[in-house]
Amino acid sequence: MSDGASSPETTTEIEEDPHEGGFRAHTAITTERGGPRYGEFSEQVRALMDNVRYACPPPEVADELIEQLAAINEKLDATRIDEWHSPSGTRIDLPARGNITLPPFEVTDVNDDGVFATVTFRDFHLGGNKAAHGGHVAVAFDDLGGYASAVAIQGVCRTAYLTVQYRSITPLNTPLQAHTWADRVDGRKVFTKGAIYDGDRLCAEMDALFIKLNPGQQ
Ligand SMILES: CCCCCCCCCCCCCCCC(=O)SCCNC(=O)CCNC(=O)[C@H](O)C(C)(C)COP(=O)(O)OP(=O)(O)OC[C@H]1O[C@@H](n2cnc3c(N)ncnc32)[C@H](O)[C@@H]1OP(=O)(O)O
Repeated sequence: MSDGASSPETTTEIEEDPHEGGFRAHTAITTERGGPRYGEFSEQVRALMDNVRYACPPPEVADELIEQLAAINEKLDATRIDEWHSPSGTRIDLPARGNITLPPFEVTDVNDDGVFATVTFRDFHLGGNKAAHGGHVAVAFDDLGGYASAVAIQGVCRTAYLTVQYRSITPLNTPLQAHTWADRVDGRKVFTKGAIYDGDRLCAEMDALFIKLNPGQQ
């Protein structure tokens, strides 16, 4: 039963198809988990997050919303499964692979020059004065940099360090061009770079080290 807070103890563990180590197994790339309307479901959640960021509900509306949100959370709580089988993060047909904790991006190309994507920071990602929060910019770089590293070294990686140079304002609700690429590979180490542009204007740059996980490594 839920009180509206997350309750991991109620998460259902699915036994078959065990993962190995800290990241997902190869079976984690899907277009079907969560069903045909999982994208619409995710978009409604994103719209909720955007609205909440700017909402100032009067008390009577807050009363109503609390009741409705509690009912929604109770319903969602009953559908929780373990992280290895959740659709979130696996649905390559959806923005940010269906992971609503990431700024939504669409990968437009993956080739020898790295990963190219369009990323849109939304109202939820507000830092101030219509600009994206720097932490959310780093989140986008972490995932897209991890992707470029994984492609370069043919294996899942963890971030050892990631620095961001914020060169100019990163606007909200604007499709931005992101590019991440492996600059150098040295054993398990992938030195990875990235940039986000608003048209010709450089918004931010990334300099990161990703390390390929050893088999079974957490
Ligand atoms: C078709 C569709 C495909 C779809 C495709 C989907 C792709 C989907 C992509 C998802 C992408 C998600 C990407 C998220 C990635 C995270 O967000 S991961 C979460 C954040 N990171 C962490 O929590 C990491 C915490 N740290 C650790 O676990 C460990 O320190 C590490 C990073 C795994 C390294 O530990 P380790 O494996 O024991 O390695 P260790 O021997 O210490 O170091 C190895 C080498 O790296 C060096 N090194 C280690 N750390 C550092 C450091 N901070 N600075 C400098 N050097 C370092 C060492 O000096 C050593 O160098 P050498 O002696 O070999 O020259």
